[in-house]
Amino acid sequence: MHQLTLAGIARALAAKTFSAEELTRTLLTRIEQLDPQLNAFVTVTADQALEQARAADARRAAGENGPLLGAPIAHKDLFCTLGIRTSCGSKILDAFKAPYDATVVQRLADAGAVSLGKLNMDEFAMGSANESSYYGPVKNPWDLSRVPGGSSGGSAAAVAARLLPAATGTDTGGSIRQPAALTNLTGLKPTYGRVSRWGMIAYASSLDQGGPMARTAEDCALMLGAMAGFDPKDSTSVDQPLDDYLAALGKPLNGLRIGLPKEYFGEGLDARIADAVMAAVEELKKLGATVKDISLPNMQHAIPSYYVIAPAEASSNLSRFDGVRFGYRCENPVDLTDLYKRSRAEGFGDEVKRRIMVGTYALSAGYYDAYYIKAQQIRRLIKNDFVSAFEEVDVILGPTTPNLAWKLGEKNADPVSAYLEDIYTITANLAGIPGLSMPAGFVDGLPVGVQLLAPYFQESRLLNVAHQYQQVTEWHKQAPSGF
Ligand SMILES: NC(=O)C[C@H](N)C(=O)O
Repeated sequence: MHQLTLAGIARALAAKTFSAEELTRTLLTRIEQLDPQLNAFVTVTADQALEQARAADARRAAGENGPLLGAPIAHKDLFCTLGIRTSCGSKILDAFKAPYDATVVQRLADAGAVSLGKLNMDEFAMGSANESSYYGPVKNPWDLSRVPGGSSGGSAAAVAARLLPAATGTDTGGSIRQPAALTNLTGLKPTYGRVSRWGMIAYASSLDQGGPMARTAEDCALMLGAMAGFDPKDSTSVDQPLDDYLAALGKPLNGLRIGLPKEYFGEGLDARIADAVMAAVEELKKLGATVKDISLPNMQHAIPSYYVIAPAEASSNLSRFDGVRFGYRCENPVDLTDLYKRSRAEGFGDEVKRRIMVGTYALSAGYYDAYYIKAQQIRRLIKNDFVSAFEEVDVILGPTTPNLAWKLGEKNADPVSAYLEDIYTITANLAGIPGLSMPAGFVDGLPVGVQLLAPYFQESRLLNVAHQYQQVTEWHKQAPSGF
């Protein structure tokens, strides 16, 4: 049962091969037995899951038959869930129970999905290894001595280890695509504004976007169909009709124009990853795609620009965690300043503090123009690079990450070495375009991801290309041994 994809589960539930309650019990048992090795869950909501599963079975008995009715999922622990801890991977929110459901949580619940719990993540989504969580690091099921990527590392590990068929994630600079690449999943970051941010704890509001993580493109299409859409509660939500993501999957790739940016294949890329990416290009050519070399000349400025903008926005967003209104409060403060200072000093971890300091500095008088404004100007250049590239090609293809999953602790002494892992993913966030990572092979038993980028609101094109590729390849079907 646990090997089934969401689409397979939908068929089995419709055929009454098993009930949603039976499936939920099976997965809860797997989580209990296997998650101690991975640390993917912060909170397992067994009682609520069984209740939702029984309700889904009742809806089905009454004649309903939606594709997610009874489908087991779980949420990254920054989506607010009514009455359930929403920690954001931080001590400061360890005791925080959200007073409402995020729009994404609500929409998936309305579609009949069964939430098994809340998934571990880097603290406030800051990281690429899932090692900055207050709840400890998440392990990669492909090699338990390695990181699963971050910040949606719990979502990635749980889905890769077959504890769940799909999960929600969020992506500010690669946090869906990079862990998907490192754990052999398909993960989609939608266009900025496609999925509501309401009830998602903010990290960098102009970059944050929720999206699906699953084993196949088809399952991502199923999830996105439920997650996406206009939400008047999110002022940056875009009021534009949704594509039929499932219907788009079947389109043949004849004539698809793929752009290969030379900047994505330069210095710093593991040559074995480059080989796997080029092998994927050959497969796509066999399916009728044509290939063109292109250039995204401002890519080299993406990391410095992102690591000014994201911390700047974070320093502002995280000012609300002051020991008064939300979360952790220090013991016996002597006065208000002491309360603020110690609650924040004791509640936030090192990486969060580092970014708050960087961001506060970048926004301070005298430095604002030199750093923040400059970074925003670079952001526009990066966006322009994509807009002109997409005049010539339909999708852009390259590696998702420059390296394979690294050893736990390996990059902790040098935060910049971890920031560099985001080199291929953060441009999509800066520009706001959609991006997808899909499994494309293995090196030394570790998964390699290929990234596809498309113009604004072309999620269906990304899912279509990935789905067609997955019809002729077996990479996405490989499971880590022991799971
Ligand atoms: N949140 C993300 O998308 C991950 C990125 N590595 C960051 O730390 O900002």
